Amino acid sequence: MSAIRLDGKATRDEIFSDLGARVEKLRAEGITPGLGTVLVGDDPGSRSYVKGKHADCARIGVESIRKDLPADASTEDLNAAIDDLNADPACTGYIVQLPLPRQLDENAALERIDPIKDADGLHPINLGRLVLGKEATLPCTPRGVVHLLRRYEIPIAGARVTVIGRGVTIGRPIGLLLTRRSENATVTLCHTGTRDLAAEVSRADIVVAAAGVPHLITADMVKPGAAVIDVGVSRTDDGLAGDVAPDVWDVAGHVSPNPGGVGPLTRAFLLVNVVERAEAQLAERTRAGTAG
Ligand SMILES: Nc1nc2c(c(=O)[nH]1)N[C@@H](CN(C=O)c1ccc(C(=O)N[C@@H](CCC(=O)O)C(=O)O)cc1)CN2
Repeated sequence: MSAIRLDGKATRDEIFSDLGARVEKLRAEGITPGLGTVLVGDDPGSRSYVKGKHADCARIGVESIRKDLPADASTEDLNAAIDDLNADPACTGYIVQLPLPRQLDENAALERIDPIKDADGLHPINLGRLVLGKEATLPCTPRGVVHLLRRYEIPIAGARVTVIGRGVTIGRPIGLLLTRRSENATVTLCHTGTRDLAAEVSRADIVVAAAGVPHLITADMVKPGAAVIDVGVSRTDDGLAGDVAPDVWDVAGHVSPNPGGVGPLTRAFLLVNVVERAEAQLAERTRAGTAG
């Protein structure tokens, strides 16, 4: 058996064709969405992701604002970049690219972002609103995973989902999305303290692997027919390696490859978030105009 490939690039292209039209509409109303990025240091992965995000902006007509800081940037340097973007009217949404170098406090940086401009959905207010079931900007990778499952009509309601990894960008928030009433999945979150990872994975209808350990998930762990979403990525001497071993394709029903799966959707949903923020601005302006 060979699994059905969940094509992140084709799905991203569908999202972008709709988004381009929404950007045109906003521009016609005098609002140009603008994405800001703060990148600290020379990590090759982070550099390539940020470059890709700005290439996406050019593709759909979103303005780009870059703040690139050296690897030895201080907290004051980072705070100044964040404060600039908070104050810049051309920036309707922005992100601080993670991970940050060790001398910088990621949580403090995320908390300093104006929650209205938080394009990543990682500000404590937005994560808190998600916990409370209120409308919020949603984290990009979890949003991409849910979209990919829906796009390929993989049943989510009632499904047993095993997530591997407890990071702030994927592992923790994805459980919050998948356990909303609108998704209704049952989620188990595994991490380095999990006693029997194979047993947890083998129970799952959907596996979301976000550990960053090359080929951690192997065919013998996976329930036949399960959907396996490979989110973790490692840069090895042989190139990029996902968390999912190649033999999983022989057992699973669906697999999202890595690269070419969730990564392009992470970028797509970043721009969806930026456009949604700009649309909210327009709605607010219209409301204020009508009220006045
Ligand atoms: N502030 C944030 N930092 C990080 C996030 C995030 O959502 N917000 N997620 C990851 C990295 N990431 C986004 O920034 C990201 C990861 C992967 C891709 C992607 O398009 N991958 C391609 C392969 C690209 C390559 O060849 O290097 C793919 O999977 O096909 C985009 C963005 C950590 N940091």
